[in-house]
Amino acid sequence: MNSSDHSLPTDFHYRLHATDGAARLGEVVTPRGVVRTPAFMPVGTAGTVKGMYPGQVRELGADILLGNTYHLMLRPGAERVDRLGGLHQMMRWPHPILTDSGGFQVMSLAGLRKMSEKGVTFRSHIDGAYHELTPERSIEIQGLLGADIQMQLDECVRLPAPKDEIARALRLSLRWAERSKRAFEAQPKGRALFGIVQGGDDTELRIESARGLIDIDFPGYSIGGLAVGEPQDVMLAMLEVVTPILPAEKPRYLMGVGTPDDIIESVARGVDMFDCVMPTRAGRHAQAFTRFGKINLKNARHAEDPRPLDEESDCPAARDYSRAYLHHLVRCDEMLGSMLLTWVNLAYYQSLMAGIRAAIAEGRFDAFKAEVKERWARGDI
Ligand SMILES: Cc1ccc(CCc2c3nc[nH]c3cc3c(=O)[nH]c(N)nc23)cc1
Repeated sequence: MNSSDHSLPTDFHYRLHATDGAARLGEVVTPRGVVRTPAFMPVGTAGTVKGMYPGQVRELGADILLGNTYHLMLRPGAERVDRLGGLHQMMRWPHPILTDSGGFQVMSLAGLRKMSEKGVTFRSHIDGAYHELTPERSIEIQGLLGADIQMQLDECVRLPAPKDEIARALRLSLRWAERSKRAFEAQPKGRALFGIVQGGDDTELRIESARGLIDIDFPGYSIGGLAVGEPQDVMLAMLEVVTPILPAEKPRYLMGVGTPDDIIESVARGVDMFDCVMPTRAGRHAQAFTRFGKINLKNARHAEDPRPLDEESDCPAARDYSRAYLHHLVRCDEMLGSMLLTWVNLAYYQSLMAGIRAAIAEGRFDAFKAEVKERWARGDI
């Protein structure tokens, strides 16, 4: 998009349209387009939402995709993506893209990791080559990819963890937040850098982390260090500590969350943006998310069931294909099986978000939440 195009604003900002309890209806405005919140952001790890065409993802209602700094820096390489015109151009997704800083993926995927004040060095899980990720290099990579919303480099501690370990990691992450923000100043206007709240499952450490980030000041705040194995009630308790402290006029992004139930409960506690590999990964593992709950199509009970997953769905994959056919495809490990179920799952997640946004707009979020949870509980799928 060239700067003379005045159709879109050049600066990043959040607009709060309505609240219903702690639930918020809003928009994140970026130079590449508007993200309606609460938003679910499909994960496009290696520059693709696996099994989906970008136009298809857009049609489902996704306003923004996630790209993965760790994967893309290893292959095809950030400088190569830049030479190819950036991630939007390369993957034909002209709408907003958010990238993570890569540290989380290093800790979960790379070999021989060494963490220091400077950053993290590691060996690629692809070819064993050595790489270094510092706050400065992570921002440089995200800039080369062309991400509209970028993340600071942080250290996420798996839970449960000792309090002193959680404290050390959050304080390192605050120092990296400063360095990330300084490095980010070199980037074109209109892009946004989010700070990431850490602090594990400890109330006072969560407060320390949130206050430290607010002092540095960011256009948006991610809530990290969750969805790392803790029970849902611990995650929700940490949201109740953190969201009231974060500025109301800026977006909150809960990283890595989650199931439909996680999402609806987190919206109820003031979260605006979500990402999760769940719908795409489950689709490749024969799992279908529907408004009746989850169905595993590998199960023999579907072998001759002529019904579609959901005849009222406006998603062709959920409405026009029999469970028997989907069962057959997954049993034969046919590509179309993964493609159709990924389509079903992303369609469901986006329809859930659209339902949440409409309910907040009409002041009936609590009733909507009860309805949706009751429908899942009833099952009979
Ligand atoms: C492409 C892409 C995939 C995944 C993510 C989020 C990955 C992710 C978490 N996922 C679950 N829990 C998570 C916590 C953190 C965290 O504390 N910090 C960061 N930087 N990322 C997290 C971002 C982008």
